[in-house]
Amino acid sequence: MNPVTVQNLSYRYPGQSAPVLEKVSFTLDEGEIAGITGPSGSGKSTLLRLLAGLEEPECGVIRIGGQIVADERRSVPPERRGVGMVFQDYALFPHLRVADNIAFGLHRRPRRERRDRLAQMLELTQMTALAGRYPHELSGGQQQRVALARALAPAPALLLLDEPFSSLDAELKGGLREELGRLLRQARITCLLVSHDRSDVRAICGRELALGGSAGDDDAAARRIVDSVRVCRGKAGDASQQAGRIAESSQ
Ligand SMILES: Nc1ncnc2c1ncn2[C@@H]1O[C@H](COP(=O)(O)OP(=O)(O)OP(=O)(O)O)[C@@H](O)[C@H]1O
Repeated sequence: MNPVTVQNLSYRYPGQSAPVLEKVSFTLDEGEIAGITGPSGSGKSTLLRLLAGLEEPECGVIRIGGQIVADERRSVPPERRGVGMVFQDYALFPHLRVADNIAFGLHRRPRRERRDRLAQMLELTQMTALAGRYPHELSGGQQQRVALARALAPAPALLLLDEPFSSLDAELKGGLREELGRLLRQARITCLLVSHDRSDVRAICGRELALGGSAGDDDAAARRIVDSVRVCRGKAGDASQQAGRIAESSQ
């Protein structure tokens, strides 16, 4: 079973004549880490927002963890989708210590489970020694790890990362990229990462989903679709099996 299936997904912002996304289709395998690339305005963040449940599709079907979370009749609210999201600026709670930031999504779990899961996440992200600090007492890379731990703590079926390196300088980004890739593979999590920088995708992801079209283009609606897949990591021989078109154009 594919943990994530997107079929013929279209979306248009209220009051806009052209859709941002049209007939986007793809699936993710269990534990797969895929990267969404595309020019500015091609709809990368919008696609993540639709998967997270922050926007409702105009048409199409989204399945996460075997459950239909959005189609023409229903839209499951974000907190019931089993999706974790890390935003560009990490969006940590400034008044909460590292441990409380990470445990935030676990408040409904029994106390013991909450404590064990928190310890696991602190260890995975190597933040145990800094568990009592506040976000402003951390470096950019440490904040990124806390954001990741917080998103992973409830064991989401899908993790969404929106430009996770955008606020980091080039030197820090190099090391963190490797570290993030290692953490994601270690946690065996299905993940979709958005980046405008294809070298991020090459460093971390097994597959690239390229969104076409550009802002202000009259014909954009017909081209703003996921139009290619390319293997950029993984074992030799994978490429020919996985490469190919994953969505047909709307013509
Ligand atoms: N709330 C909104 N209302 C109307 N249009 C919007 C809204 N948010 C985004 N858009 C438009 O939708 C299109 C896609 O935006 P989106 O942020 O998904 O693109 P993106 O590929 O993530 O861009 P970037 O790489 O610049 O972050 C853009 O043309 C943008 O102007």
